[in-house]
Amino acid sequence: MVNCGSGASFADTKESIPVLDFSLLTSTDPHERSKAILELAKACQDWGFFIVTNHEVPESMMKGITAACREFFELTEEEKGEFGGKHVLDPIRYGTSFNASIDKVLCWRDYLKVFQHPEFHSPNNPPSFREISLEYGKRVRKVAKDILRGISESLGLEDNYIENALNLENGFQLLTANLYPPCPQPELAMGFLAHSDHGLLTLLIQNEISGLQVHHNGKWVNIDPIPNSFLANIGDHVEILSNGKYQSVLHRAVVNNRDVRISIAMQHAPAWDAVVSPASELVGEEGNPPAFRGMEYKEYLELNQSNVLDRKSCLERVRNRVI
Ligand SMILES: O=C(O)CCC(=O)C(=O)O
Ligand SMILES: [Fe+2]
Repeated sequence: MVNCGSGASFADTKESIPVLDFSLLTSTDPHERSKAILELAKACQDWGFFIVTNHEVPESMMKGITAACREFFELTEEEKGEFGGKHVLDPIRYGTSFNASIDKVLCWRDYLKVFQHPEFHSPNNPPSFREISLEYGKRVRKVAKDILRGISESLGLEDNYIENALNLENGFQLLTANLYPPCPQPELAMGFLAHSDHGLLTLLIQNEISGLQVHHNGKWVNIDPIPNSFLANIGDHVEILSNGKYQSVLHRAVVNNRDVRISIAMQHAPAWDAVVSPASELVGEEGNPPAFRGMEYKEYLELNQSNVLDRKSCLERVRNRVI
């Protein structure tokens, strides 16, 4: 790994990120559910990020996948090198930084990306990885599906709008494990440059070490890990589908000189062949034209993964210009 020398400032502000009680969102009591949906709408509009509690994924499973990812990173470079493929759509990919062949600055990060759905893939080593990631992937997908139903409803659409329009039965689920080793000069390096996520909804877990920062009201806010919860954020495809009502949010990871940090992001996205454009119900004749042009999700994914990571530049490519 190479010091990326980003020279970024570590601005800080103490504001509390919204918390979504998943058990209320999935409650059979209509009053509780509609209250949770209102809170979800507010979280999507104000922050684009929220913490999810009471989500039913066992803590042992969250610890298990974290340990399995850590074991993967502890393999020899030769063992991991098997997955050092160059193509951005290789189903298992290990590497450094974001896209080391074109990155202008390299980040203090190693990653493992594994396609989980609709086709499941897993490295064979460590041996426990396959079983743990298969089960974890399924459980997290269910949480994501319920949150996306809530998001559909919060936009005034049918609750199954997103899953039907974007064919989530064949939806893409991508596990990204990020490893940030201690960095001798953390003030000169960045773990993960500011970016938005390309999919619909990311559910992230992390070990007990802080490092994630979310851009909120013009400032970087530190988000400390809360055990046994997910950190959720909406991605570019919710911004496209909602015609900009909900916006994907910039986030980044900073590094420290003491502890290894691990985060595991599970992105949930449309089926590769789904063409995503603003929901016609959310586009008006006057004053609210479609803000984005339609694009096949796979094309967007390729664009996103094969270019330099640069804030929300990928989304800008599909934005309709106001003439
Ligand atoms: O390490 C983190 O907390 C951020 C990871 C992230 O943003 C990603 O994998 O997309
Ligand atoms: Fe991200």
